[in-house]
Amino acid sequence: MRATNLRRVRAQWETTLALLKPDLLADAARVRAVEQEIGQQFRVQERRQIAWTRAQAEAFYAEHQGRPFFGRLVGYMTSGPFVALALAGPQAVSQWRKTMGGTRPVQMRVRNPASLRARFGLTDTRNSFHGSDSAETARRELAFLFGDSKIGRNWEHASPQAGNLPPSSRDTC
Ligand SMILES: Nc1ncnc2c1ncn2[C@@H]1O[C@H](COP(=O)(O)OP(=O)(O)OP(=O)(O)O)[C@@H](O)[C@H]1O
Repeated sequence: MRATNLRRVRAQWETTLALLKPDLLADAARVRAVEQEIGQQFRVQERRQIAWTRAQAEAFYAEHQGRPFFGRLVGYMTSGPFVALALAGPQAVSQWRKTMGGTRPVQMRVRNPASLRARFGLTDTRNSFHGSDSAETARRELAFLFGDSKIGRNWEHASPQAGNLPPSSRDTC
């Protein structure tokens, strides 16, 4: 690769947060298959299996508070363990969103059948995956989930909003 192209690729290199949600974690073979696919597309910088308290799930999804599905979402995300991954690669934020597909699995089965949500998702709530929606959101969410690791502290320092997260959420994730 020529030096200018290499510089361009490096400039677009990002890290994003992916969650493999509790419905997927219930099936170890599916988790293995999904992680193998992910490994072909991204560099996995961090991996952690987590079980949230209600307060942690509510803090992570605070932007959805008051929406009709909020209670269902929090119940789902506290129903069992999930896996958090820090995925790195060129334009990782948008690439992971593309790989995962849109929110609604049934709609994705028609519009984007190759997407992960089309193949593994169950319902609009139990849609098996999460992906940060922007580079700024990724920094905040990575700090939330990995703030106690070396790499997580770097994201935390890069994010002006990370300091607003409740300390308990970071300590016990
Ligand atoms: N209309 C809905 N009905 C039920 N659950 C929903 C609905 N919209 C969103 N959710 C749940 O809330 C999560 C967060 O909603 P958001 O709108 O941020 O979706 P997303 O950007 O597709 O997914 P995510 O943020 O998890 O990557 C969704 O992934 C899904 O689990």
